[in-house]
Order: sequence, then structure tokens, then C-alpha cells
Amino acid sequence: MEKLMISGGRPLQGTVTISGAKNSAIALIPAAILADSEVVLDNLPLLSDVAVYAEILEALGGQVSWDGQQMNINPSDIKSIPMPNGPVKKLRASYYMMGAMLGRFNEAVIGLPGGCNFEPRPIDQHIKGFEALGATVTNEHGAIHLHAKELRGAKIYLDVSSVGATINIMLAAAKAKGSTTIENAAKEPEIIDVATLLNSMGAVIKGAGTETIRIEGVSSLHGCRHSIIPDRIQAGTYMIAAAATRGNVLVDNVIPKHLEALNAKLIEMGVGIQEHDESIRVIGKDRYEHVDVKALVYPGFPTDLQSPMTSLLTQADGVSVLSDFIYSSRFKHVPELIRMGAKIRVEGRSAIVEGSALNAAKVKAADLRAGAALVIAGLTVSEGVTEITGVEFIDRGYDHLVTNLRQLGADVWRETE
Ligand SMILES: CC(=O)N[C@H]1[C@@H](OP(=O)(O)OP(=O)(O)OC[C@H]2O[C@@H](n3ccc(=O)[nH]c3=O)[C@H](O)[C@@H]2O)O[C@H](CO)[C@@H](O)[C@@H]1O
Ligand SMILES: C=C(OP(=O)(O)O)C(=O)O
Repeated sequence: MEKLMISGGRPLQGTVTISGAKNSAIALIPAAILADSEVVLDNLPLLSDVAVYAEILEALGGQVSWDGQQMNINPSDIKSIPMPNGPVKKLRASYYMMGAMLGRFNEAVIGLPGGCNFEPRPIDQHIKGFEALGATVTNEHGAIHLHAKELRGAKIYLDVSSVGATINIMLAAAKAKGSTTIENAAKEPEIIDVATLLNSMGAVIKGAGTETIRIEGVSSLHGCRHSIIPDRIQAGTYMIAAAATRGNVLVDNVIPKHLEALNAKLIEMGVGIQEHDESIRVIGKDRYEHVDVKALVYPGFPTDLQSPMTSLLTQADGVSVLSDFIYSSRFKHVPELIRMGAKIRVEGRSAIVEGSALNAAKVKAADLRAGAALVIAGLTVSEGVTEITGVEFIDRGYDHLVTNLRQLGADVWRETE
């Protein structure tokens, strides 16, 4: 088991370049299953979730090569093989195998997904969408069985604007007969990225990024080349780390528009923010104001940055309240931050954070962003070494983390227990 060691207290300084978005990558790879020839994806992040997805496609007969950035996927020989267990259990986004395999073969057997379990994460809206398109869906011993004689377009109103359900319905509907409308669709940038890839493959999808998406089914999809958008959550994490350590960091290769909610909060706290076309400079200050944060669907403040933001708010004067309206109990970072001296209490779906100095401790990352929160906390501590276990969660979302932090001047290393 590996652990991450941090001897903190150094302001982060320099430039960090952000890689492609995890939540795009792990939807774009299964989308390639729908093509009849090679799909090339550029700017992929070097993450365990991406490696697992390559493994899944290869297990089905796909030809995949990946150099850590560019992935070539030839899906021609992919077969309709049931996957009730195995690698699909290792990540959350394996649910996209349902939409992609259903779209290509009119059938699929996919085990219920794994990934970060900070609270129950139902997939009822995905299933409602597949059923509306004409599929029969059953849950047999923890695996979802999907079958359709043919998929037909339908009008689907999502009860919650779910990222996963929106993308899964686009995947299943891209080759369905007739037109599909998704109402109350999620608007996250990753959805636009998936629609862009599918349209480059020959699909006809309009409205991605708005609450109404229209998909005209086509009979076949072809290969293409696509470059993935930058990871706004990874970028946001480095921005928060720069502020927390009172550093000065240029976060490069970002789409500033995707980070507006975070920028606004950082500015409200008193952090210096300079926006450029494809980069954002974060200039830390000695004192920060307390702020309240509400995690909401895009373009609101992202739930995936709620935990990292909790660590930053321990460094602000006064009392801040972080409420998560996407996941009501995403607070597994809180007990660990308390071990590091934070003054936080959880009430309902909110964490109430009183500014306080942190100390080094042995802590455990219980999920990906809880891990990011602990890294940020460790970077602010000026005496002692913070030891973080559960590194496998952090590796799901941050490529080259140690290298990047060291380039920014942090004293960070990995050790094997
Ligand atoms: C792989 C991926 O892209 N993961 C992201 C995706 O997760 P994911 O796609 O799983 O998240 P959703 O957008 O689906 O979830 C949003 C909310 O809807 C609820 N819900 C969702 C689906 C459903 O069928 N029924 C239902 O009730 C969830 O419990 C949650 O409260 O969006 C989340 C919200 O931005 C992010 O935290 C995750 O990083
Ligand atoms: C929750 C996350 O990912 P996933 O949905 O893949 O578990 C995340 O990226 O913070």
C-alpha cells in the first residue's frame, strides 16, 4: 500500500499544466464503441480510471493503444460479451458501458458500478431513459441486463439533471430510430465534449450544454479524432491549493469559463485571481474572509470541489458554511481534517468551518476528493509530516500529482508501507 507524505508550509509557486478531464475521458472512451472504425482521443489524462476503461474495451475484443496521452481505439471487433463482474466494478463511469453497448448491440449485461461511494448513488434515471428508448432492463444479482428489439427515439424528462444519465441516454439514442429529446438535461462541460465527439462520429446532437438536448438517430457512426477538454476539477484543486498555501501559481491549459463559480468564491474570500485566455493566475494573500459555498449543478459551484474548498476555508477568518445540494453527505474528509486540528461540524447537508491552524497527522483518504482535501490541508501545515493513505482514490483523479506539486515547490513524496 502506498501513502503520500507531505512536509508542508511552503507557498506553491510556478506553473502547473492541467491534463484532459477525467469525467470526459471516461465517457469518450466507451462512446468509441459506437463507431465502425478507429477513434483517436488526444489529451487523455494518465489516470487509473482511464487504464481500467482501456482494459474493459480490450476484454471485449477492441484494439486499444495508449501512450499516456493519446488513445487509439479500433472498436470493429468488439463483441457483445456480458460483463457482470471484473473491471466494471472498479469505477463509477462503467455505467456508460450500458448506453454504449445497448446502442451498438441492442443488448448488454453490465455489473453495477464501483467508484467513490460517499453516499448511495442511484442510476434510476439512466434506467428510465433506456426503458423509454424501448429497452427491457432488469437487475439480476447486481448486474444490469438490457435488451431491446430496436431502440426508438423518445421524449425523456429527467427527474434530476444527472450528468451520467444525460450522457448515457445520448450514447444509447445516437443510433436509435427517430428523434430523442432529453429535458432537464445536465449542462456540465463534459456533456458538450461527449456530444462533440459523437457529432464528429456522424451523430446529430443539438443543444448539449442546455437543458434540452435533441438527438436525431443515424444508422451508423464512423471513426474520428478528438481532443479532450481540460479537467476543470483538477484545475480548481490546484487553484485552491495555491490559495491555501498563500502561493502564486499560474494554472495553465484551462477554460476559465468552466471555473467561474470557483473564481467568484475565491475573489469573495480575497484571493487574487487573474484570468487569461487559457490560464488563471492565483495569488494567495495572508488573510481570507469567510464565505458560504453551495454546491449545485453546473454552472453552480461543483460538488467535486466542495471537499478541497473545505480545507481552504479552515484558513479563512471566521465561520464559513459549505452546503452540498448534489450529495447530502459528502463529508468523509471532515473527520480526517478534524484529526489535523480543523474546527468543523456537519449539520445536515452542510459543513460549518471555523478558521483554525492545522497540524500534521496520519489521515486516510476515503474517496477521491476527500483525498484532494487532505493533500491541500497537508500543504498548509508548516511543522511535521502529514501521511495520507488511500492514495488509490487520489490516483483516480490526479495524474502526475507528486511531480506537479514538487515542480511548484512542495515537499511531497510517496512511500510504500
Ligand atoms: C464519472 C462522472 O462524471 N462523475 C461525476 C458525475 O457523477 P454522476 O453522473 O454519478 O452524478 P449525477 O449527475 O448523476 O448525480 C447528481 C445527483 O443526481 C442523483 N441521481 C443521479 C442519477 C440517477 O439516476 N438518479 C439520481 O437520483 C445523484 O444521487 C446525485 O444526487 O457528476 C457528479 C455531479 O456533478 C460528479 O460529482 C461526478 O464526479
Ligand atoms: C465523484 C467523482 O468521480 P466518480 O463519479 O467517477 O466516482 C469525482 O470525480 O469527484
